[in-house]
Amino acid sequence: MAQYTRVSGFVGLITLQNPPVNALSAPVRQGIVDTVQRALSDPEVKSVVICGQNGIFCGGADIKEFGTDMFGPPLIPMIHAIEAANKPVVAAIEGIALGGGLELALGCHYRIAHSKARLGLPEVTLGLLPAAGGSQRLPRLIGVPAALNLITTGRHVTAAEALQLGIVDQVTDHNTVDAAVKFALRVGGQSLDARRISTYPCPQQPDLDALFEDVMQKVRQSARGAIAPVACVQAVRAAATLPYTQGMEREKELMATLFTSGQARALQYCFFAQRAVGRWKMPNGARWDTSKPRPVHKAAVIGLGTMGRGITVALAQTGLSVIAVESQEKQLMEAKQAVSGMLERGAKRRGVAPVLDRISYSQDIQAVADVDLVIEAVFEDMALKTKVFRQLSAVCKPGTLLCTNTSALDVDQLASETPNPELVVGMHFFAPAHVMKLLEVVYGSRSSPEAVATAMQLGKKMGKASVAVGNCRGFVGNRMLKLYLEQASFLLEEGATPELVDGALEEFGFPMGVFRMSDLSGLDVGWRIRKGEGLVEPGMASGQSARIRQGRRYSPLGDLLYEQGRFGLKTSRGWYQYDKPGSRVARSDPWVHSFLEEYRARHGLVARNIDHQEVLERCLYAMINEGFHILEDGIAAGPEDIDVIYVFGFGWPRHRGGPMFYADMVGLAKVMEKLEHYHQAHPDVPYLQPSNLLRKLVASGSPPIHTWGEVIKKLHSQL
Ligand SMILES: CCCCCCC/C=C/C(=O)SCCNC(=O)CCNC(=O)[C@H](O)C(C)(C)COP(=O)(O)OP(=O)(O)OC[C@H]1O[C@@H](n2cnc3c(N)ncnc32)[C@H](O)[C@@H]1OP(=O)(O)O
Repeated sequence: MAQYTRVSGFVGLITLQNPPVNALSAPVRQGIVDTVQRALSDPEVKSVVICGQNGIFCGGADIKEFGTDMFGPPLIPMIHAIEAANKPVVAAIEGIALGGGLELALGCHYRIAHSKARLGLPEVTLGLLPAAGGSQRLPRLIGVPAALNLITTGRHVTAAEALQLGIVDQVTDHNTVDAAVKFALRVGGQSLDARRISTYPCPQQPDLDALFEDVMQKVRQSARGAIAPVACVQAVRAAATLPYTQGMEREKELMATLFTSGQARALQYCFFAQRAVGRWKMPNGARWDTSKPRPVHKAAVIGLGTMGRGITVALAQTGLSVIAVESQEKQLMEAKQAVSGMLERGAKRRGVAPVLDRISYSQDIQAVADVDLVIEAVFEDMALKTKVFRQLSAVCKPGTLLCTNTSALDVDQLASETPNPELVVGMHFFAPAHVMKLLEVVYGSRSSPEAVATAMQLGKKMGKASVAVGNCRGFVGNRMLKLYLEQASFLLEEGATPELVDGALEEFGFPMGVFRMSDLSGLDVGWRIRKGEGLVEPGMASGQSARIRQGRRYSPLGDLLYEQGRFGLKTSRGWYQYDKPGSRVARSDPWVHSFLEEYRARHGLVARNIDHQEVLERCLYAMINEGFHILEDGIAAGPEDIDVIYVFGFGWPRHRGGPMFYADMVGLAKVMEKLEHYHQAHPDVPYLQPSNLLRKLVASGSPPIHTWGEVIKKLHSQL
């Protein structure tokens, strides 16, 4: 709703009231329509101020209303009525003015913002465009290039940048509503002819066609198949080339396509999934709202390889004091330099001072005696990690949380090496740890709710999407990834090339296909993991038996490339060739093609034609099926957890919602039928057999994703 009061004698003050972000729900829109009318018809009122309660102007349209039968007054006529008013209307922007919130402000005649406010049109991130006139008013106000930048990226700007761009008229450090009321009193009675943005011509731009062509090309490239950014460019083009009324028609047409699209559904699902994972729960009943995190002021990182360095940077940038420990002197020196470099580059990018003095370095593990939390990031070897955990238990003050950055090892086993297993949790970062936005917080069977709450809170402070998951080999992300990688290798054995597989996955929307990703992370990394699992057999026998390990189909292709010293980018040879070590430009390598042909001949495999659809179905459905096993096992609390992990940690295209959402979109019956088909064709790959949960869901009529929890609960109660 919206509250109306008269202040300072002549100003009608309208306050939006819809916590937590004053979203423009139907009652709020109705409230605005009614109160604006009241202010305009009151002869005592000379001007109007619109603000939001609790220091927040408006978070935009109510996203929860999308996909429902929307009722109440529509936004566009409401904003037009404000712009057409014959009394000045001033927006007092505190906190945020986002999406429809900023569009409402653009309909006002003046905008005054608090210096800490953030403004933006983030609709594109929800698969939409600013369709309450934002795509037509913003370019008219700030020019085409700046509007394109804001609308196609959805980025938020500070009040200072908004002032510089001309979005707001004034910025204040003081009470914004008071400043707006004063301003409103001053402009009461003045002509509004020059204040209605819809009447502005779009600022002239030399070579408009070339500008739009260039922007469209860049947007298409970075969108990776997402349609909203492209529609945003088209809408701004309409603003630049058409009269306002026709531009609004175009905005409406484009929005109509986006509004009901699967991509918009996926992106809005992601928005809520990202927030839902914060409300974590464990199978033993512990949950986010009943578990109190401990304060963490000082942390330590043990082991300064790639991961340890990134974690150190992430912690320091969060404001913590960090003790970084590395026993090897040379490695310590190199790490110190690398960490300082990362901090300096990060600070330069953000325009702040680097926080080098927050970190102290040591070769001696005794240095961590008084920290609140330790993150162990030594080499992925259980014996070594066990030794470190025993040392930490002896050195650290009572109550220190002991976290491991293992990507796959058993958190319970590590916990059992310590006198206080309740203080042990996994904090699985993704490389580079100071950049990647995902953290898997792995609870063991004895981890205390407090320990989990602390790791989750720290993850949030570090700006990570933090997901609490149970303990199993590879947790959620890597457990699913393993099958994806395996299917990709099997496809090579059967006749595909790395280019074909990667092409299909990149066309789907992944930033890079599986083989380019493997070259980037290093073939030696995967080899070491498989070796640890007892899968690698050096040398090369031929025939069927060489491709069976531990009783099921195995592809030794990655091992064979490793044995050739082809580690990927770092050796400039892997699944592709690179001009020099570290170069990112992957070129096809005829050597790999001949190697694959020889390999197939040696194993009596006949290459067949494989198309993009098979690549996607084999790689993605295998992974999705494992996702259903994970839900069945209670390792992830819900499909949102898996989807957030894949979107934030594995490059799953956000506009496709995550693997479990994708399965829901494709249709569970179709996914099951395809899995059955591929399992029949490849009976030596047991994981292609549809999981119990998938079968149960299909048998229950494929209920929508937000109701899977009930089927999972039923399944658990039957066990
Ligand atoms: C044919 C129809 C035509 C319609 C015309 C459409 C034109 C306009 C479109 C829009 O305006 S789309 C919405 C644009 N706005 C946004 O994208 C903002 C989204 N929100 C955020 O970015 C953040 O929530 C925030 C506002 C920056 C606040 O962040 P903070 O970290 O402080 O809190 P959160 O945990 O994110 O949010 C708290 C709580 O509020 C819910 N929420 C936030 N924004 C909205 C919203 N616009 N609508 C509904 N609900 C919203 C959020 O989900 C959280 O609740 P829970 O999920 O935890 O219950």
